[in-house]
Amino acid sequence: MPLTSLSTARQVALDAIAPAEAERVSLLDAHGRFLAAGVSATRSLPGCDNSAMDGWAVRAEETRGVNRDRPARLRIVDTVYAGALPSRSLQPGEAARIFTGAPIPSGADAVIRQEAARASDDGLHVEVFITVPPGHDIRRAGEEVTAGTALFVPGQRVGAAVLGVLASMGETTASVRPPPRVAVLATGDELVPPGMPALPHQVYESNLILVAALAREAGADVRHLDRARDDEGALRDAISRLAPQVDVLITTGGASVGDKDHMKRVLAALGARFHVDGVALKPGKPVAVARLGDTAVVVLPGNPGAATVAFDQFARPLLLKRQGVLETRRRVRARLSEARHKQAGLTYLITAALEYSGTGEPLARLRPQGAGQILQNVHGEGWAILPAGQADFAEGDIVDVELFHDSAYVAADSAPGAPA
Ligand SMILES: Nc1nc2c(c(=O)[nH]1)N[C@H]1C(S)=C(S)[C@@H](COP(=O)(O)OP(=O)(O)OC[C@H]3O[C@@H](n4cnc5c(N)ncnc54)[C@H](O)[C@@H]3O)O[C@H]1N2
Ligand code: MOO
Repeated sequence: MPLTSLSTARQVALDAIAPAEAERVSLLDAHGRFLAAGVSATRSLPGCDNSAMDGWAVRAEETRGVNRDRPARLRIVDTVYAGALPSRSLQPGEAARIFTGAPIPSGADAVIRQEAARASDDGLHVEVFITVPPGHDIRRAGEEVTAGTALFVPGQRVGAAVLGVLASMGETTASVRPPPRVAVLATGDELVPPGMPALPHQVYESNLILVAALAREAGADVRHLDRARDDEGALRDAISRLAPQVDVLITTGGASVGDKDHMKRVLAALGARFHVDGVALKPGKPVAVARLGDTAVVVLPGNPGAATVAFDQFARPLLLKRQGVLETRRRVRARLSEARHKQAGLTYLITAALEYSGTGEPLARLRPQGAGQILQNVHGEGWAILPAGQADFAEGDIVDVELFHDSAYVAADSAPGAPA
């Protein structure tokens, strides 16, 4: 049976999880999450006509034809600070001292910045040196937002700017979905925890920290990092203990066909239902996505390079969907810096560093690729996508590069099993 294509597998995998119930949390706790409900403006911004400058509120018509030699001389009748209200309306021949953000007195229709005016020593009069049109240096009520305007749709990522807008509406909380609870389970008898002595035939266990950090980058609350021996009983115990405690269980290792690759078998024996089992993807071919009770399970290959790609393509979308969103990464077209041969029938995702020089497409320098290698993950801006249907690529061939840090998010349909 041919392996499932990457795009089909990604669609099917999403059925393993549904968005969590929304919760209301304080604005700072909402930082980095995604809005579960749309937000409309509950007030206009600004809330009233106010001054854009420190200076003088005047009637614009009284500045007509004035200059330094022939200033307008106005009587000072009020001082208005931000947060205070004017004590009276402005009559002809009058000016009010005003400060940035303070409400404009009725009768006034322009502001003169204080650099363009001079108050008399006795503080009774001000001379205005410039001619201004009505509305000058006034921020109009509702000029940025009028009450009732839709500000954000569900799925909006809550970054610093969004939080600022919510606070400016007087909000103290936002409706978001909780971070998915995650456990990561690594298996492999060759693995030794960092900090312990390791012989050359042993391998330092590095996937737990790698996957935990990737999960956090996808918004997860990583609660458990565990290791189990390559032994069916040990795996069964670990999975049965961890799965009920989390929304997503991510395993690494033991995913392939070797004698000690028990992961999928144990999951199936525990009653897991597989949505995806093996994908036409390299690295990451043995990846699987299953559902065990209420828990989504992502089985990553043990090879760190393969675990990284498989996490990115399968665990990350699941974690994001649990938070209510689907992610689309921006793709750019780039020229390959060197020829490549690959296996036909598999989509290759290879870390690419982009070099922009002059005009046209950037150059994509592909990292040396090996599923077991780990350094390839470190430097690069995105995945160069070498499509399944092609085996040979020449230097200069155009490929798509999916950027790691340029994403758009839309709300996922909250119905479980809805197509992505
Ligand atoms: N006959 C076949 N052999 C293999 C196939 C195949 O189709 N037929 N698939 C290959 C592919 S593709 C991959 S990817 C690997 C994945 O194998 P496993 O998931 O079973 O991974 P392991 O055998 O457990 O480990 C592979 C490799 O990675 C190292 N490793 C594992 N876990 C960790 C960890 N937590 N930290 C650091 N390094 C880890 C492990 O020592 C091995 O070197 O299978 C191919 N084989
Ligand atoms: O997924 Mo394996 O070779 O693709 O590492």
